[in-house]
Amino acid sequence: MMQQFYPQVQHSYRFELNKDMHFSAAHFIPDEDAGKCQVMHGHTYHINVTIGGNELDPLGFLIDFKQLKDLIHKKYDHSVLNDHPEFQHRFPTTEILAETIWTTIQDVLRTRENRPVCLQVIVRETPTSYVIYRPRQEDLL
Ligand SMILES: Nc1nc2c(c(=O)[nH]1)N=C([C@H](O)[C@H](O)COP(=O)(O)OP(=O)(O)OP(=O)(O)O)CN2
Ligand SMILES: [Zn+2]
Repeated sequence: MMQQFYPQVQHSYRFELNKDMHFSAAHFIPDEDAGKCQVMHGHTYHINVTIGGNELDPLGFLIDFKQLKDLIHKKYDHSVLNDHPEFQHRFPTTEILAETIWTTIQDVLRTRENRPVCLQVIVRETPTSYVIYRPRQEDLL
């Protein structure tokens, strides 16, 4: 289970927040090299997001857990990933989904005065397959 597995990301921020979430979605990889994954099929995706920061907002949050869930779960739950604009030119593989989730969250974090950063996104697609996305240092500037 995702909740039992938390790969650590190295950092020196004072605060680290982790949010687990999951959503059900369908996808397909439209390339003959993708074998059986060319055919639309579904997964319960398990996501873990790690946020770091030195400063809190006036509520004492790095960012509201609920806002993180709303950004990802509301968008993808019970959807076909291939239908989303962000997957029109790149296939919704686990790797690209993880990078896309990072970009979605980091774009919101950049607007916050307390300037938290998204340090890691884990996407588990099946019980035996998952991807970790970590940004380069320069992506966080
Ligand atoms: N590098 C990647 N490889 C594969 C991806 C991917 O996103 N990145 N995706 C798939 C398929 O979408 C598939 O749903 C998942 O594949 P797999 O882990 O092989 O699924 P199984 O349940 O068959 O795994 P077993 O461990 O063999 O039971 C394929 N590859
Ligand atoms: Zn799949």
